[in-house]
Amino acid sequence: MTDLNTQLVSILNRVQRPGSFYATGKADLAMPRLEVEGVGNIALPLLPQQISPLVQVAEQAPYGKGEETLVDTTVRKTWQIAPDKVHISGKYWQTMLDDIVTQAVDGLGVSGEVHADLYKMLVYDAGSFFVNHRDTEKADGMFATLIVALPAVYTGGELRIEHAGHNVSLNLQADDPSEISFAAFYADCIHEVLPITSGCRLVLVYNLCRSGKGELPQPPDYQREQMQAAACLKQWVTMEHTGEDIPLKLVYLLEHAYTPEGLAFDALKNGDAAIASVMIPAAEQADCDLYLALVSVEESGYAEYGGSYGRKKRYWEDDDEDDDDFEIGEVTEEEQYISHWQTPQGVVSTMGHLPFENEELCLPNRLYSLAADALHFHEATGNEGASFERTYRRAALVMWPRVYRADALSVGGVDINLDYLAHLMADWQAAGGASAQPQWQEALHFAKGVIANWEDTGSGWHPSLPGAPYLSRLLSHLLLLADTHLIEAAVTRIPIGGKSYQREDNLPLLAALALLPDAPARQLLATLLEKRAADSLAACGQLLRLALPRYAQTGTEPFLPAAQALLESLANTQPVTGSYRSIERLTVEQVVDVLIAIGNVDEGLGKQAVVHLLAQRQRFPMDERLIPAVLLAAQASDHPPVVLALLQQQCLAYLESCLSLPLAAPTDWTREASFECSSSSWRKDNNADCEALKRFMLDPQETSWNFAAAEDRRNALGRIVQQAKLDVDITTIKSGRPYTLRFVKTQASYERNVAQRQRDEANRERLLGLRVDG
Ligand SMILES: O=C(O)CCC(=O)C(=O)O
Ligand SMILES: [Fe+2]
Repeated sequence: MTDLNTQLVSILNRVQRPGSFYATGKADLAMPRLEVEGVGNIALPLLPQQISPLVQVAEQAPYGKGEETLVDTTVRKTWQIAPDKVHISGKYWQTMLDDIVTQAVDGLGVSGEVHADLYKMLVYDAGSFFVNHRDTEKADGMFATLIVALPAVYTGGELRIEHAGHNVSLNLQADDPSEISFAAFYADCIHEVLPITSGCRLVLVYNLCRSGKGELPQPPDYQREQMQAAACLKQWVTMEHTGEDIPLKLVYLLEHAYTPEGLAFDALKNGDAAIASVMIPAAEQADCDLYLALVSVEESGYAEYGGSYGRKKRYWEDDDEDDDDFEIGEVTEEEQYISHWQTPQGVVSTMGHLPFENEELCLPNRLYSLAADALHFHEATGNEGASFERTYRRAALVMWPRVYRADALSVGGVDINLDYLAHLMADWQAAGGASAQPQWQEALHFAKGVIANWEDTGSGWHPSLPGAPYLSRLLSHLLLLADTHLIEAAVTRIPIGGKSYQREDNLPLLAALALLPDAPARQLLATLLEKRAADSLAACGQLLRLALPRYAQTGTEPFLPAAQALLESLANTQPVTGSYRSIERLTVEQVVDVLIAIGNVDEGLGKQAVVHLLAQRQRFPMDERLIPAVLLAAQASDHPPVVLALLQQQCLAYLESCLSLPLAAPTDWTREASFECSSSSWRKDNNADCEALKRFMLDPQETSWNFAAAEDRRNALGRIVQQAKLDVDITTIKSGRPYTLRFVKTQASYERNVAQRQRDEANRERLLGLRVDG
């Protein structure tokens, strides 16, 4: 632990008296007998028809004003029944009440003996409420009020409690009829009950009294600790964040266990709630961000079959934690991260996983002091040994200086940073979205850090991966922030200096660059293209094509090296060195982009591009790429006529040569049989079968052949037919043993040639009909 961690821990250790100004919770309810004099037995949950009998025996709750006791229904409107008229019995009632008192007393942070005396029952029918007030001490030793809400159905009626600037609003209606909710608060807290909007709220009000003598317990006051914690954080904020030993964030592990669903600032238990009540204002005063989050450590490794040789357990492992058959062996992998973020305002953040360092933890031992949340063993399979996975989880307060936000988040990668930037942008928009607002400054400052800390994440640039559009996401924000320095920095650092760049980034990129003066924008574009043409041919082709109308008005010269780089990339038939991908495939649209871009920069380079396109038949097939590309490019208003005319001519020449080949239907039944029959892996009879097939194919008279043989021999011939695309149909005749494979000759290849001939003729018509030279 660093000095800072130690300091903070020692300050927060003095928040010794856990507890808050209020406590709330639930207890299991075993149905008691509740009798009210003049009404009789009361059903729980309360029945609607019992509301009015209850109101009838009750009196308007009065309120004390100086010496007088007044009834004023504008100040309060609720019905009270004196304690001597209320009789509660049942085997479990007292135990449950004891449980509630224990929880309440713990929550208030009080030690020593405490008893609860019934003070009154309150009936709130629709329209009832109780305005802000403080409870007067009604009995010796009374220090707090306890409200036990009996099961009843109602809406509204929240109990609001206030103390030293802190507020809570509690709904005491238990969702489950077998549970009962309670709230307790120190006597000097101001509180109120909001109007009941429907149904009836039925509560028992108790005085919580200290049994012994001495000073009465007081609500906690951590002013001093709060100031010290703030001072400690301020000192951190002003430190130069360059030294290795200054933590980027502090992670204060909380004491109690919480599930991801149950994690919330206002659901923190006892001591944790007290720590949060100190740290929230302290962080605010020191300009630090503060989050409640979950800290996880995921371990995996080898498992061993349990045995007497078992090693010594680590101190945090429970004895009953292990499966009977397995023991945890060596931990080989460990991942630790923070997730499930929420702000003190209760806003749940979509921010992803952020790794942490052990040096950033306060009270690190707490991480392993609960049993693992999940432990799974896997049996040994095949050549893999038995293994295990185990997760430790803890709730924590996570904080960092606001000015070093970007540094704190940079370890989480681009994704989490962009999440955070989006969040700041939303804050700014919500505040009106004008530049020079503090929120604009904040987003701008953060974006600067994101750019400086940008690490290429691997995905997002690989054309065959569904890349996360990281650069686009950033640019869309920069466009709104409209800061030219930032845009320049982003383009220089990311697509030029790094890897993140893909075709989808082009439009946001051009929109962002349009905010810069033309000269530097042109320079950035030219550099980007030159740099990335080798690994992002299609993307660069489109970018150059889209950029030319604006940036080449005074000449295409600045883009010559870029066009040259694109040409080289097009000519390159090997995968780019140092990258794991195969050679880039281009769609028709992308071929057009590249051709038009290069051709518009320089005609000579464009002509060379045509040559390279024609030379790579596999990569750029005539029918699927080049001819459609000519047709598509001809429709574009920006096509380079001479270059396109060249490609058009070349395609036409190719078609002419195809069309000049003779095409006639076969005159007899001789069919193509260019396949080898001497594979060494074949059995003898396979070779003989193959020769027989060949004889059948070459025979001018035979139209069909029946081949009766075992399955493997039939299959061997079937495969030849498929691979060599022979002009035969085959069917299996499943009568007699062995089955018979029947071969019937067809004109399939002739028909294919006819179809190709029709396509070639149609394409020739289309190409001849094009006027590409303007
Ligand atoms: O009904 C409640 O929850 C509060 C009652 C109260 O404040 C009182 O009786 O003084
Ligand atoms: Fe009260």
